[in-house]
Amino acid sequence: MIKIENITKIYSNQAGDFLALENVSLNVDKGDIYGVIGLSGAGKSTLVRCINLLERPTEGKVYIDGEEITAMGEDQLRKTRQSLGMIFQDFNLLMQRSVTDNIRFPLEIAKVNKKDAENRVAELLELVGLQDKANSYPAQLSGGQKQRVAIARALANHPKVLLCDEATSALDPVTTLSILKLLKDINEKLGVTIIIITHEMKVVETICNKVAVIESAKIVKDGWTKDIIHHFGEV
Ligand SMILES: Nc1ncnc2c1ncn2[C@@H]1O[C@H](COP(=O)(O)OP(=O)(O)OP(=O)(O)O)[C@@H](O)[C@H]1O
Repeated sequence: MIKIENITKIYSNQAGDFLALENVSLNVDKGDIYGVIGLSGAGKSTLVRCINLLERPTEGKVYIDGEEITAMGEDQLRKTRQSLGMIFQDFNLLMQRSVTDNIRFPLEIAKVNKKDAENRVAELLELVGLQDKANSYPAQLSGGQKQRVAIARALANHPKVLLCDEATSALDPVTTLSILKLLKDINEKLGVTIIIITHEMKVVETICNKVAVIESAKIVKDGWTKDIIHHFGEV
C-alpha cells in the first residue's frame, strides 16, 4: 500500500547540509497500524512528511497503491493527498472555526455539496463521539477532544491512510489510551491503514502490529512489533 524506496533527505540552509534520512526503505501493507519509533531528532517527522510529500525527498521514491507519487505532477498529487489524512501533536485546528466548521473544512476544499457535507460531518461527529461539542470552539475543548476533532477532519474525505505525527504526545496517559482506542476502531471498522510516529514504546505496544526503529537518520530494525520490542529495550 505504501512503499518507500531508498529515501534520502538532506536539508540545506545557510548553516550547511543536514542529513535527516539516509537510504530509508519501508513497506506498509493495507490494514497495518505501523509504528515508527525513535529518539528526538532521529528523523521520524521527516519520514512521515516524505510520505505525503510535505517534504520532498532529496533522493528515492514513494509509492502509494503502486503509483509513484514522487513522479506525479501537482494536480495528480493534490488528488492523491486526499487519500492521505494527517494528524499532529499540536492538533492544527482552525481556532476561529467551530468543531463542525473545522471538520467541514476539507469537504469545502474538495467542493462536496452542502447536504452531503452536512451528513458527512454528522457521521464523523458520531464516530469520534463529539456530537455534544458540534458548536464549541477549539479553545473550549480538552486536548483529547481537540485530537478527536483533528481525527474527524483528517477522515472527512475517506482517506485510505492516516498519518499520525506524535498524535498523543501532548496528552495524559488516560487520554492517550482513549485516542489509541479510537485509532484502532478506525483501522478495524473503516479499514484505514495507519502510520504512527512516536517516541513512546507504550504507544507501539498498545496498537501497532508492525514497527520500524529509526536512529540517526536510518532504519535500524523493522518488523512485527512483538519481535522488535526486545531490540528497542537495548537502545
Ligand atoms: N527544515 C529543516 N532544516 C534543517 N534541518 C532540519 C529541518 N527539519 C528537521 N531538521 C533536522 O533533521 C533532523 C530530524 O528531524 P525530525 O523532525 O525528522 O526528527 P524527529 O525524529 O521527528 O524528532 P522529534 O521527535 O524531536 O520531532 C533533526 O536533527 C532536525 O534538526
